[in-house]
Amino acid sequence: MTTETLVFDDRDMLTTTAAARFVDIVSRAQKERGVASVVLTGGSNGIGILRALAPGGEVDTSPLDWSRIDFYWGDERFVPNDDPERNVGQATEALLAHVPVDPARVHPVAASDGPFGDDIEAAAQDYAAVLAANADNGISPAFDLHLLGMGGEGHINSLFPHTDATAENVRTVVPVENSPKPPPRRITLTFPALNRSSAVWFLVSGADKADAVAAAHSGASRDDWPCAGAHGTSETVWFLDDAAAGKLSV
Ligand SMILES: O=C(O)[C@H](O)[C@@H](O)[C@H](O)[C@H](O)COP(=O)(O)O
Repeated sequence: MTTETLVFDDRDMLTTTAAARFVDIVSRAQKERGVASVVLTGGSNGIGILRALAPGGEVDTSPLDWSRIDFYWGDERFVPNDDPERNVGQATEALLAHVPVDPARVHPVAASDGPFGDDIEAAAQDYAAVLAANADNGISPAFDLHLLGMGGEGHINSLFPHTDATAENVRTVVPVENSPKPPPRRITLTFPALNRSSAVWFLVSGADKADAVAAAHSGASRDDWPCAGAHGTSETVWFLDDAAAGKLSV
C-alpha cells in the first residue's frame, strides 16, 4: 500500500489532476475486470472533480466507458429527494446527467421521502444490502476508488470525531442522527466499508483543513481525527492545495 501527498498551487489544478487520474484508474479497472466501482462524495472539491470530468470540462475522458461504472455515495444527507443538499442531486447536476451512465449502476442512498419514508435505520440497512449485493465477499465491494472531502475537524463521509459512526467496526452503513454539521440526519459508510477500497483519495483545500491534514500525516487516532483512519488497500492519495498543506513538516 502506498501513500502519496500531492500539493497544488490552487484548487483548480488539484481537481483537474485528480480528474485526469480518475480516468486512468477507472479505465484500467475496466480493462482488467470490465466494470469499475467508484464512491462519490459531496463538498466543493468532491463536486469540483465531477465538473472537471463532465463534457466541456478540462479532462479527456475518452478512455472511459461511463456505462460500466458503478457509482455509490460515501454519505448522504437524509432529506427529501429534491432537497438541494442531497449529494446525489449535486453529482447528477455536475456530471451524471451529462454522460451516458447506466441508471442501474447508479446507487443513491434513499431519501427521507423515499421507499422507507422517515425511517433512517431502514434506509441505512437498505444501503448496506445494496453494498452486500454488489460485493465479492457478500459484505462490501472492493471499490476501485473512494473519493473523500474532509472537514476542518477531520470528518470524512459523515464520520465525525468521537461518534458511534466513527467507532463502528462491523456495520458497513449506519445512520447518523445528530451530525455536528447540518443537516443533522445523515447516512454514512463506515470504516469497514471505506477501508475495503483499493484507492482512497482525499481532495482537500483551505487553511482551515491544515491541522487535520497534519494530524492524519502524523499518525493521530481515528477517534480524534477520523481522516487518520482512512486508507486504500493499494493506495492512499492526498490531493492538497498549498493552504491545506501548510502545517505539514517537509
Ligand atoms: O456532508 C457535508 O456536510 C459535506 O459534504 C462535507 O462532508 C464536505 O465534504 C467536507 O466538509 C469537505 O468540504 P469541502 O470540499 O467543501 O471543503
